[in-house]
Amino acid sequence: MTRETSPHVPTAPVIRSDVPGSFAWGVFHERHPELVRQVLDALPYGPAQRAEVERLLAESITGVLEPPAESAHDHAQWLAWGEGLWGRTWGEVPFLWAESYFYRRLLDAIGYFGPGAWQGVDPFAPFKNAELAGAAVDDELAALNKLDGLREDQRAEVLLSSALWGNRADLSFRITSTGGDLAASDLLADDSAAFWAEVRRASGGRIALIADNAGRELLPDLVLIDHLLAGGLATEVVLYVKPRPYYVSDATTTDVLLTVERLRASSSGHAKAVGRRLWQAMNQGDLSVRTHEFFCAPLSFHDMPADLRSELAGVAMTILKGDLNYRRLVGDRLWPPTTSFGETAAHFPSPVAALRTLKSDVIVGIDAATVAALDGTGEAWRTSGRHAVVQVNRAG
Ligand SMILES: O=P(O)(O)OC[C@H]1O[C@](O)(CO)[C@@H](O)[C@@H]1O
Repeated sequence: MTRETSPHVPTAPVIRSDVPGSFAWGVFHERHPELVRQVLDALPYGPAQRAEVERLLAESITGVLEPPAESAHDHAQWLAWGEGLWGRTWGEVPFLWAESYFYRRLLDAIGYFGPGAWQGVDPFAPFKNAELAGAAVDDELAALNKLDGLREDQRAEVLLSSALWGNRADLSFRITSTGGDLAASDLLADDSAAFWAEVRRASGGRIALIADNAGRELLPDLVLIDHLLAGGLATEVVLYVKPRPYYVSDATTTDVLLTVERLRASSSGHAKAVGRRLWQAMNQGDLSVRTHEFFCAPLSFHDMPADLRSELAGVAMTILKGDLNYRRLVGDRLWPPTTSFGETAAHFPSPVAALRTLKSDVIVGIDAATVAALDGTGEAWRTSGRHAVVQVNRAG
């Protein structure tokens, strides 16, 4: 995959994880040690795998970046992506790059790339599957029956809101978060009306949804997709997922299939009907699940390769889910929060709607009064996961 030259010239400082006390620093120094402990407890890995995982953790905190082994299938690709970075500490390279490489190396350490018996075994499957099988999902499936009694506009509002707040239910995030209840004031930018206007404008066309997490986020994403297809708002939906396990709970094709099956097997009539329709839509090609290596690349969407760029340029609208996709959309930089969302998202090849709860320092498109009020609370509002945005950029 070649790296494209970006037409966009960002100006804000790139986020790095070498500032003690910063959110990014905490991801490497607090979150990852806890994540590694949970991963090693979740499956009976042998001594060699365990030692490799511990070695990675130590390297990422106190060592320097080492490229994948020369024999690795993606050695050349990573050598190119990391040009100029190898041999530097993990903290002094872009946070987005380092975090992505951590997940690549974690898969390597547990034998995911093989050859061997652990090839293709998803280290995060125990967490994702437990969530999907859990009582909270039962409740959410049962609650879908209430949609039947709603007017069309009310149903649309509920489905958008569920897809948005479903992003709070992220497993990686919940490792160190305490969570909380929803409040309208938690929505810092609300382009919901523009979202539906864009859907109507796209009517009859192809809509892309770039997924984030499996389980309790993918579930409402799929229900929203069913709404778009069943209501004739889209003739075709392309659901983009990760090509392999990533950022703990990110959805892969396997997760999509398990979620559709969970819907189909539900005792809730509405959920069952959604599951059946999605299955049929996949049979007919109205819903396709696609992926691309770039979704696990350590780069922002400015550097999207030409084939993916032209694929996304061909859709009427892209719905972009979650925090990481947002970082990749606007650039993982310390933008002044009042920076225009439209300007930072203008490079994206289609009109784009970001549905994101805030779990990292990056944020744009917030008015000055809101920023001042949030700063005044003393709360870590950019990273707590409590707040969210619906932001739309029409140009594409
Ligand atoms: O699942 P989401 O919404 O993309 O959130 C993932 C986020 O979690 C972190 O990996 C750690 O909090 C962030 O760096 C990242 O952006």
